[in-house]
Amino acid sequence: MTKKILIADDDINIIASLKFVLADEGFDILAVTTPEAALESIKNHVVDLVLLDMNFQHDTTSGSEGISLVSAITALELNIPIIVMTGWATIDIAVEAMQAGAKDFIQKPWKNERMLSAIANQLALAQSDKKAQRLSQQNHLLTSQAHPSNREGIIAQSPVMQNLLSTLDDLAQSEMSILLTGDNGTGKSMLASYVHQVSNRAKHSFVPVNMGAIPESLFESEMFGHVKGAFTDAKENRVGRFEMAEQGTLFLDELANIPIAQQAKLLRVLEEQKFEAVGSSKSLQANVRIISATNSDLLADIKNNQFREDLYYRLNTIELRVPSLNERLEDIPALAEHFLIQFSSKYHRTLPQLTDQAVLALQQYHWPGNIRELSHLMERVLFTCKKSSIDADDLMLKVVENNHESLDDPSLSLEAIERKALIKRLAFFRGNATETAKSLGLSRSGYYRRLSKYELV
Ligand SMILES: Nc1ncnc2c1ncn2[C@@H]1O[C@H](COP(=O)(O)OP(=O)(O)OP(=O)(O)O)[C@@H](O)[C@H]1O
Repeated sequence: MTKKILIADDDINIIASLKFVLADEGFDILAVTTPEAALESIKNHVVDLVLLDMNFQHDTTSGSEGISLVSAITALELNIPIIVMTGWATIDIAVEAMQAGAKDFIQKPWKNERMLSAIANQLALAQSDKKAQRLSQQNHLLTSQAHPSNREGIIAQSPVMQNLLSTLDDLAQSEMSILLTGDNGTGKSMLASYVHQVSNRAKHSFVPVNMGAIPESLFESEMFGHVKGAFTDAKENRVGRFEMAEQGTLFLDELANIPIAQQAKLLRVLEEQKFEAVGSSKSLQANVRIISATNSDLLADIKNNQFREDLYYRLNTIELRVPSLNERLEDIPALAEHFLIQFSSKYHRTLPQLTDQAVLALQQYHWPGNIRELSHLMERVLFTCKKSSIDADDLMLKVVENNHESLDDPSLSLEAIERKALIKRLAFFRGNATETAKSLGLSRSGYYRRLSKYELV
């Protein structure tokens, strides 16, 4: 596309000779002779670059008119590169113009070659800035579509989730590496994104990487990028995840799946905060905040030599467990309703109501797939149940020997049995603390002591 250059100079002879050179290079030219007209043109046209004289008529040597105009154009935040020109080229004026927002400086009388190369450089830089900005905005949009950026989209009525969220709010303001543990589908990815979005890094990218999905041979290229020709398939330069997440947050999901040989490479980058793209010797800065997640028992993996202890300690400055759904029964009714609202709006269906029996059935189910499973169930039931209210039978929950009922498993310790009994009773009373404590013959403090002991709050 033809690039439009605005020339602002009070000397019409200069304008004429610039027009002559630039039109020959295929640029579209707009020319004005006053600072006011320059601002007006920028507001009314799509201008790609400004060539600006530093001295307009009244005050011909100080450059102050030019500097005011540079500041005024910069304040519009249109990211239009400005190249300033003056016949009174002093270092002071050049420095002042650059500080006010100009990108380059040319002395009159100019050499055409120098002028054209300055213009070409600034146009190329502006284009890549625009591209980077667009990508960052797209990333931001995708992240915020996939994950809520405030607590509104996060259902957390249970005390255990309320506590977790306020801890995350606090931690978000720090730079600490956070390790989120918990079963599949408990919301680890969503919470990682939430931390990013409420942190000081929110303006930059949140870059998730599923460590289980990267083939071992591509690990370095995927994480650190590669330069063209680094290996047979490297047909062009590639930016890695660390670079994409620069100044933002890198989310290492399924952490336990990093092959042991690659763990050392990751550790080195985290320690030195520097990395090199494959095939390049140039070190790049790694200013990223790391959040990782796993459903694996990393301490057991360390014992089995499948996970490096030093990497584990580097990543878990703080470790938080996201509770399974059957440990936060108070959240189930609100989550079920949240998904019903979401899917009925997505599929343009009338919003059905869950009966009390259906809610009870949901709270008694063991949810091996956690919130993801609940979301899938609500999506399915919207299509299979044609009534305005959803009853327990409509849910078609598979009655399996679940972890609430398998109390006679001979491998269970007394504590494990007590924990499961507590969860089962809580489900029966739909999360009502007073009734649960009373039915178990516990005082309120005894009840809460046990909840805390079994990490149920
Ligand atoms: N508290 C919540 N409120 C609303 N939606 C939630 C909540 N927690 C999780 N979800 C939704 O449940 C689904 C599963 O969550 P997510 O992918 O974050 O889980 P995960 O623990 O990262 O899973 P995995 O371990 O399988 O990667 C997502 O669609 C997420 O938006």
